Amino acid sequence: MGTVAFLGPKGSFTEAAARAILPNETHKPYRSIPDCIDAVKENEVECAVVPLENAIEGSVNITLDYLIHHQRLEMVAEVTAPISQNLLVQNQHSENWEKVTTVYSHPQAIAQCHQFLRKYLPDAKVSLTSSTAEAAKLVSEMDKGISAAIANDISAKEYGLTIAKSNINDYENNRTRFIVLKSGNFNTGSFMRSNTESNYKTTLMITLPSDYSGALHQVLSAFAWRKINLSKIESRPMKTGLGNYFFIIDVDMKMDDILIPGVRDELKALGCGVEILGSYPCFQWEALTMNGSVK
Ligand SMILES: O=C(O)C(=O)C[C@]1(C(=O)O)C=C[C@@H](O)C=C1
Repeated sequence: MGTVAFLGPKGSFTEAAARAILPNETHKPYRSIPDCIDAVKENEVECAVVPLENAIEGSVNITLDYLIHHQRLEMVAEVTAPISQNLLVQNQHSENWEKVTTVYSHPQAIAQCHQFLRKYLPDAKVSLTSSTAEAAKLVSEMDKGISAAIANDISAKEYGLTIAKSNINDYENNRTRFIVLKSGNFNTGSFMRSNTESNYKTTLMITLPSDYSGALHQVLSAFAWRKINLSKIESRPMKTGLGNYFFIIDVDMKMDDILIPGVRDELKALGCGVEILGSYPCFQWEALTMNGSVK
């Protein structure tokens, strides 16, 4: 048994993901994604579950940046969950939610509902919170004005709010990828069950040699001629100056003894920096929970 840090407070999407992938551990809320990561590094918990990427809004930059620039932890599993956002208000405002003056939520959730907000609440002020559940908690504690939170139905129950409008994300098929991070000897056996090697990803961080024309092309060709499928490539600033970027590349295979080491050696010979951030099984929420979406 271990303790799992998650982006809290209780009721967040991240908590639901953490409970789905690590059902038998103890779950502990933290205020921010960096706090979850630090908790692992400082051995307060054995691992952390944090959001990494959303189908509508893209990467959760704070997760990637904190992992790369501050605390390197190993990625040991991922779970992809359907996300349904709702507009939550205090019960007495459920009939006049269109008079809401402030909408609270996490920036990723606000971004997933931009069109909804433009159309139905164009004059409402948007106020950012550390998570969707934090927004719901805040709104439940307000004693003046009419405010709303964008959050899931678990938060509605947890904080005694009413769902004024359900499923308000601008696009269907809204899903978020959550990643499990660990350091040290935490035994990840509990979620390794029944996962085939084809449901694996390996995430690499690659830096290019400076002023080397065609470098990215050569990086990609090291994967291409080995017929390694990439499921994501993303550049993020190195934070050392304009124009300096590193690349995060996800490949659809488990770390092996030949192909990925071959890529690594070929790229190193070109002068690239290569680090493997993890090689991990990938789970779908539906398979873990036999359940519908987190609304
Ligand atoms: O877990 C939560 O409730 C969060 O607020 C985080 C987060 C995210 O950063 O992606 C999680 C899932 C949703 O995509 C929206 C927000």
